[in-house]
Amino acid sequence: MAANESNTTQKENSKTSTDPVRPVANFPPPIWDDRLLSLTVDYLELEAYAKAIDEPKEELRRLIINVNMDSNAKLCLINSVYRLGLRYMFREEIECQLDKLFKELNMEDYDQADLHTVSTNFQVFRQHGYKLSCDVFNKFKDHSSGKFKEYITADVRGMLSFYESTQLRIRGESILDEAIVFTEAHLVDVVDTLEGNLARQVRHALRSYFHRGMHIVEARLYFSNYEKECSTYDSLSKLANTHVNYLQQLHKEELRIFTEWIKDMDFKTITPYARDRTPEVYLWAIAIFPEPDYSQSRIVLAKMVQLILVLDDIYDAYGTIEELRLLTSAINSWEINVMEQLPEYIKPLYNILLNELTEVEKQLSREGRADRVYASKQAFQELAGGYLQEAEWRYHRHVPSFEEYLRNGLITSTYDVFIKSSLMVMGDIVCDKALAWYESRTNIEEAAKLLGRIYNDVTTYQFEGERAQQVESVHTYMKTFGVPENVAVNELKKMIENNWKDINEGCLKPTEVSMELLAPILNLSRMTDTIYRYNDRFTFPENTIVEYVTLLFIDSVPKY
Ligand SMILES: CC(C)=CCC/C(C)=C/CC/C(C)=C/COP(=O)(O)OP(=O)(O)O
Repeated sequence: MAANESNTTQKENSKTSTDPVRPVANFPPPIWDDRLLSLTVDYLELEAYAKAIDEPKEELRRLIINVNMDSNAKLCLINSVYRLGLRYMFREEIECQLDKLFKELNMEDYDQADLHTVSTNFQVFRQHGYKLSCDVFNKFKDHSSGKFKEYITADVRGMLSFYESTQLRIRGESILDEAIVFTEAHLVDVVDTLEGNLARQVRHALRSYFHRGMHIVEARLYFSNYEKECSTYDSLSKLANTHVNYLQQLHKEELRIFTEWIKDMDFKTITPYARDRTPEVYLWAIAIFPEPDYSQSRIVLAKMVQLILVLDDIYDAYGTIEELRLLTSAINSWEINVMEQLPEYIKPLYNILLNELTEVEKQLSREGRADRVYASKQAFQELAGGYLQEAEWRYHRHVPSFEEYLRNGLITSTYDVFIKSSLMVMGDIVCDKALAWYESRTNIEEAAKLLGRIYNDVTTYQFEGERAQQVESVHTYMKTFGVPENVAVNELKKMIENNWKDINEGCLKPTEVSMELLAPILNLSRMTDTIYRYNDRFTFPENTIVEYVTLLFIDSVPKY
């Protein structure tokens, strides 16, 4: 979000005639502050949880590969494993089971199946990249009237699963476009008449789509809202419970380390103009890599997000155009000795940027992968260039065309820094082929970047108002297509839906890289949806994000 007024204002003030008057951003103060430093982690408990995972994990593995299990029961089990965030433990087994089930699939099998079964099957296959046709839902439609059959509305559980299935749709699946309107209206109608877990499930689904949600939060809520599904198998509930407790301890420890780094770097003093959002920044890292193995990666990624954040607040708000030109040229040269040319207040920040990437480089060179840092540096350089371009447009009072704005918006979405920094710390699975694929401007990557840019703008343009000087999606769209604001906003919202459809399509087999390598793109898009669906929950974290931080780091879960 841009700050109060143009970053280019050079007015006289009371001190000297040349001191720039800097805009006051008025960002809301941080919510957590030093409370996070006092988070305590019980290391013995952490170790005990890690050990306690083994036994139920092996039991569950045997269940997943059990040849005697009915196929619908198997798909329900895989659905729960996925929704609980446990898939990473059984990647190969699940892939092998789904491959077999998908090959053996006969569309007639669905003739007798109810809405909940069909929807669960659809979700499980699609979530794992198998393109089960949306025609499986045709039988729930009366083709003479073109409407969905009335009897399905009596099945709330089925309607809920159908609603969640629609989130996996791709372009051209009109039955699912219609289903979202139909199921949502119905669920809204009945939600207040429901009780118990079903009421909680529907209420939550109406607020946050599972597929577009932050996976670890969704997993935690699935664990509490879907008790019946989680307790079908003893090993599943035991593993889920232990895993939730284990992750909580682990993430708490990482957040403590990250908070200490923020304090050691003294961001409060060196970047007083920037948003102070420590746990909120950390949530982005957990969203991208929720699995325990990525513990160190999350800390590095969170540092990169913090650097993006302060750069954004300099370019959008605090820096003058001359300072921004100097900063961009320094970032482009990536040399510590150009620091002298920078304004005093930017020097410590520039130092941190270079140092942190040098640190990662040293660490990765021990593993023979130092070259992975290059792509991340380059992404920071491009981001600085993209931010400067926006600042120049504002300085020259120039509103670019929508196309021109979006071309630059692919860069200022910040996704490239997120993705390249994620790849940098994902270890051996990031082979040269994967890096080349990421460099090849794929549809899914472009859709995700557009999703980020447009979602952020549609949600924040009213706060930005005057300050952004119409250099955002809504006003550039209005200017280019000569339409009023409400039309522009509606069209942009349609583009967001289409971006989601393209992201879903990009996750369907055959994919050129594994699902694990696609995860940063999908998870980044999910976090964007979580943050920007209703308002800018990052800048104004007082409701939902406070709940998320409390749920993930503070609320305890009774031990199994
Ligand atoms: C799609 C998108 C921008 C995602 C942001 C991801 C993220 C949390 C990055 C770090 C902080 C940041 C730059 C937030 C956006 O600020 P802003 O609302 O001021 O962004 P803007 O200046 O680009 O409009």
